[in-house]
Amino acid sequence: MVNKHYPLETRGLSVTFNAGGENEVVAFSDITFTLKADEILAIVGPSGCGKSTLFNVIAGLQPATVGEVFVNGTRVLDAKGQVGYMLQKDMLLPWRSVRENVGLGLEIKGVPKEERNAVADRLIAAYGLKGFENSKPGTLSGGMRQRVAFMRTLALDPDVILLDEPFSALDFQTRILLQGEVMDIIGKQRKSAILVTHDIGEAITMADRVMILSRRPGRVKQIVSIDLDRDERDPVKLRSNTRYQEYFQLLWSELDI
Ligand SMILES: Nc1ncnc2c1ncn2[C@@H]1O[C@H](COP(=O)(O)OP(=O)(O)OP(=O)(O)O)[C@@H](O)[C@H]1O
Repeated sequence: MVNKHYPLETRGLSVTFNAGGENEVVAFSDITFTLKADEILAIVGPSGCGKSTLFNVIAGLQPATVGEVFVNGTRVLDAKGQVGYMLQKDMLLPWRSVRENVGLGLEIKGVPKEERNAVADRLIAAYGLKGFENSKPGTLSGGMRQRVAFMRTLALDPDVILLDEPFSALDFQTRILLQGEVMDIIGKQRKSAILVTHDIGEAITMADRVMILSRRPGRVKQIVSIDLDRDERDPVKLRSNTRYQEYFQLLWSELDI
């Protein structure tokens, strides 16, 4: 029986590229985990262990060779609109305004212009870009563009948000600012999220649990609960917190780098 309680659940996921061929690659194998309601789960692992491929499978962009992904108890391919994702590259359309970019997913869904503009303007105002509704992405900073990309994800009101290294192209200050903002928005909007990251510090700062994958073929090595309150997760103060340092050492020693 599938537990409908979980926003997202994977069962025995494996992906093999070129199966049976000379260039067969098992990207990851037998990955089973649950994402709980209102939780941020981070996935970390050595380069090439299959994180991006796993992300694509969880997002329903690519089928697993073996196993299933369920979103609120429904197979992910039948759960359109319940999973939103945001990538490292913001993928904004340069010829469209901020408002039109935020409303893009709604437009694809066939939501009328007035309605989608209202949703876009509400998000733009709520998340600090009021006055930039008609600006083109090329005139914005990297951090502002990622904010727009995040609003575009939120506009569809998905239950589960997938974040694939969303801050890695940003400078350090913007990155820590956005980590806090995105964490707060996910918390306030009562979403659940999966964060794929190379950055252990980011995983500890943002996640309730961190799933460590082994070297390729990626398998779940360990899932570590990060027992820190929101007010302890200030990215600057956190660095000098001894518990942060302990988590960092634990995760670092478990990563097969
Ligand atoms: N389309 C494909 N065809 C064949 N092999 C592939 C394909 N896509 C990925 N792979 C291989 O699968 C393995 C996992 O790749 P993936 O990009 O998912 O890893 P990753 O953990 O995200 O890597 P990184 O941390 O470096 O971004 C790699 O060995 C990669 O070469």
